[in-house]
Amino acid sequence: MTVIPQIMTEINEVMKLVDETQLEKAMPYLTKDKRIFVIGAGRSGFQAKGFAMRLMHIGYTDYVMGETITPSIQKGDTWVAISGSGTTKGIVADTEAAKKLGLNIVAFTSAPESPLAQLADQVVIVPGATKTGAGVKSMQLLSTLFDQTVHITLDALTLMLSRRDHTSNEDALHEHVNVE
Ligand SMILES: O=C([C@H](O)CO)[C@H](O)[C@H](O)COP(=O)(O)O
Repeated sequence: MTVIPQIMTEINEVMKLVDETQLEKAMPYLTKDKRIFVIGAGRSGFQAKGFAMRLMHIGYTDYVMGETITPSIQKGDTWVAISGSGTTKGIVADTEAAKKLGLNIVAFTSAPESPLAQLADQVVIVPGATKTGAGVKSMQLLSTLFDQTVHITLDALTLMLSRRDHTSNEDALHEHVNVE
């Protein structure tokens, strides 16, 4: 039995529900004069790292929380938290700390009523199935559908930012690691 067509159907179903105006409202928090800190646990952390890499490619100053060279966060910085469930303890606790320190919070989650969503200055709802049962139902394991669709959503946001900033593919390639 094939599975890929059904996976593609699931991804399409979720992506139709992602509201691009939420991405537009997140864009003012993502500018070259701000420092951006991204955070996520497990596979959500992988999506956060992928987004952080693209931000670097399009000329932003950004850091991944938990990396050894990540500096202290300061008032006015932007905090991007990714959590399908919106309830992962470490992510919620660190986001609370960031908010107390005066950072602007952008959250990507499947769960609009979650603690993480409530902390956000701008939330982007990506309603893929999660390990806690939030979002569009899926035949795939755990939060796979959220992981897939938040990845596409973050790539869409990167494209929107690059167009706003007039950053070309050549500009991005210039920033990409040149020894690999
Ligand atoms: O790694 C994960 C797990 O495999 C479920 O698919 C999750 O991304 C991790 O547990 C973090 O969960 P969320 O904060 O709910 O995204």
